[in-house]
Amino acid sequence: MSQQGPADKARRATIPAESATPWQVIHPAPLLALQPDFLTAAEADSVLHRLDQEIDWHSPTIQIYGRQHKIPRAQCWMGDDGLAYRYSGHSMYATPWHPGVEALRDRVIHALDHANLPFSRFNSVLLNRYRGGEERMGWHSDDEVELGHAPIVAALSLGSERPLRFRDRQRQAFNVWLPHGSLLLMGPGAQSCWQHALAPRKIAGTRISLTFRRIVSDAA
Ligand SMILES: O=C(O)CCC(=O)C(=O)O
Ligand SMILES: [Fe+2]
Repeated sequence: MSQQGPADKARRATIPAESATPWQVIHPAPLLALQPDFLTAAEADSVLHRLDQEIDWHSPTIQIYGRQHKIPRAQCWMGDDGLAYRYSGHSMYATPWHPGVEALRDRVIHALDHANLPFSRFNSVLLNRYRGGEERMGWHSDDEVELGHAPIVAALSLGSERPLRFRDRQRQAFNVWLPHGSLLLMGPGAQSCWQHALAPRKIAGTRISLTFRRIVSDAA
């Protein structure tokens, strides 16, 4: 069962209350905000199908406490020419932008800019694909040095609705459910305030997420 914390209740609020913005504030500072209908259902269906088919998905092996493990999902790191990024001890070189993903990136930047929300000139994205509820991502913060101080991360979700779980330093946790076609903004300070994880769940179906970031210094 999802744990309902104060942030779950707050997710009904809008920013700002008087305007017709489609954004819901989950937490005001650091800002966590969700646009549940960023893509229409038809758009989200088509993008899900296209990315599932066309992306060069990989499940690399990583070393955890000296043992080799295949990551329990598939991923693809995409971005501007020549960008490199360290992730779980691996140097990853960005593959060139898929035109559909590039168009989504521009829409994400525009939507954040338009709503006066914090945004970056995102120059990279990590695509994650979870084939069923046992595929997952463990606790982490997106706080690699390459992302600079107080990075902004925007996460587009497609497919099976699953909760992203957040926890603070006191281990207080809450879930943010991410509907098909939704966009979650993790604003400045969110990565140092919380860790997040996509826990295994008895939820069938494929889910793809695109987490847009800006690399400010190259790890190459
Ligand atoms: O799949 C998700 O929604 C989370 C992905 C994530 O945390 C990441 O790419 O860093
Ligand atoms: Fe993350």
